[in-house]
Amino acid sequence: MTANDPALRSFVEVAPDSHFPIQNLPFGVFSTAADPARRVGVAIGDLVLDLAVLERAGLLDAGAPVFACDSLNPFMALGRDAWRRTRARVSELLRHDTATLRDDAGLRARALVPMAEAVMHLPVRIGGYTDFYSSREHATNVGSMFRDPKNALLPNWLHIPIGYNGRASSVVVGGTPIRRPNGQTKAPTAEAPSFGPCRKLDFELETAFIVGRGNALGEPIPVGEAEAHIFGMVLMNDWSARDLQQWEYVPLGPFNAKSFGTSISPWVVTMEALEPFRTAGPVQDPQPLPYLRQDGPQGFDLHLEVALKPGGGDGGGDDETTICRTNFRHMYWSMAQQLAHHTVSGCDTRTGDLMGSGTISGPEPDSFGSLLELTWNGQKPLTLAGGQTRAFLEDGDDVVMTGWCQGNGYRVGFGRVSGQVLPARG
Ligand SMILES: O=C(O)/C=C/C(=O)CC(=O)CC(=O)O
Ligand SMILES: [Ca+2]
Ligand SMILES: [Mg+2]
Repeated sequence: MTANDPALRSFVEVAPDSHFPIQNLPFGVFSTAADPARRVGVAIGDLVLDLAVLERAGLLDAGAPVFACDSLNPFMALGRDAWRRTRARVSELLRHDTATLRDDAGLRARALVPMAEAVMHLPVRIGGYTDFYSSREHATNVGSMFRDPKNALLPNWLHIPIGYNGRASSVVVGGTPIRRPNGQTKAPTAEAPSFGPCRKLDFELETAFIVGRGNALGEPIPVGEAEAHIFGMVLMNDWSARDLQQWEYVPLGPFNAKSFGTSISPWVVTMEALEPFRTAGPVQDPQPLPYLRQDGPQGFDLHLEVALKPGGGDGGGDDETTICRTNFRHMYWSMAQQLAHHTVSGCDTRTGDLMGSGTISGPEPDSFGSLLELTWNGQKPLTLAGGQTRAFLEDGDDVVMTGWCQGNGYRVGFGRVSGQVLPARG
């Protein structure tokens, strides 16, 4: 039996709609009130398995001591064989028919922590953050609104996985509030720019992959080898200030409009756990240049949702309204192509680098991954369950993203990434 076998069962009770069955085993960094030291854990059902405890007990050996650690970086740096061996061993220890942990009440009490008691931290030390732009639907929508509806897709888009170097310092773990930025804006009709709080605050639904092992400066990663460098994926909200963005980003790209906060989910789902959900992506026509060419299915059937929970400011209730349902399989450029393109110049990448997919929009109007698109730049406000309307985000609003791959009777999921909007500094 492999660690992905749908028939595998754990002695830990796992509900069918849980994101964390034994087929998933995502990695994260947590602490508890009783033990504030940060360490590596794996999610299983409603529990967190403390890998530092297992390592100390001699039950888990990744090749070096890497789990009593405040980030996944030392573990990721060991490479794909170590990731796979560790996941297989954790799977074995959690199986319903393995007695080691199941029948040792003392060890279970030390190694299994209720998720409700775990404080989740940023799982990786992020040295570099790159954001791609790989949804054809998203690029077409924004091009139609901000540029020319007749030539919405720019001429380079079908040839290059377009991206920009983002800001790593402001990446935060889900649950961290996000403060509305102040900045410069200029309405097309205004004579001069003005300074003040962003009035078009938006989210961007993205996933991101994490580089497990990088490449040396000057040594590009060939597209066929790229997946061996990728440790896993997270959900990501690339918060965006649309009014700041429109004024500042010509010609060098986003700067303050996207650097004030980026939220990622605390659990990193391994590429190995996602493998059963591999599926064909869109046909690439024209054929990409040889350094980007790949065979076989390159997409993943990953269902994604965004919910908005309005704040108290406008007298609304606190119901969540799902405002977007989409799927990662719509993405035009694959993660391997993104990484091959990123390094083809000789640029190096490092353990812990974060690579955003770009906003994930699908073909249907309710599958767009940003308010900019869902409300068509504020022209068509959304009505929420409590009756409130939204063109862009208001102070107090909570944006919640979730996503999962549906197996036969189980889900391989990412949990949630949320963030509440705080008022701008006065
Ligand atoms: O097309 C534009 O002018 C702007 C696009 C974005 O703001 C999106 C961006 O950050 C990349 C992405 O998320 O796809
Ligand atoms: Ca983005
Ligand atoms: Mg951002």
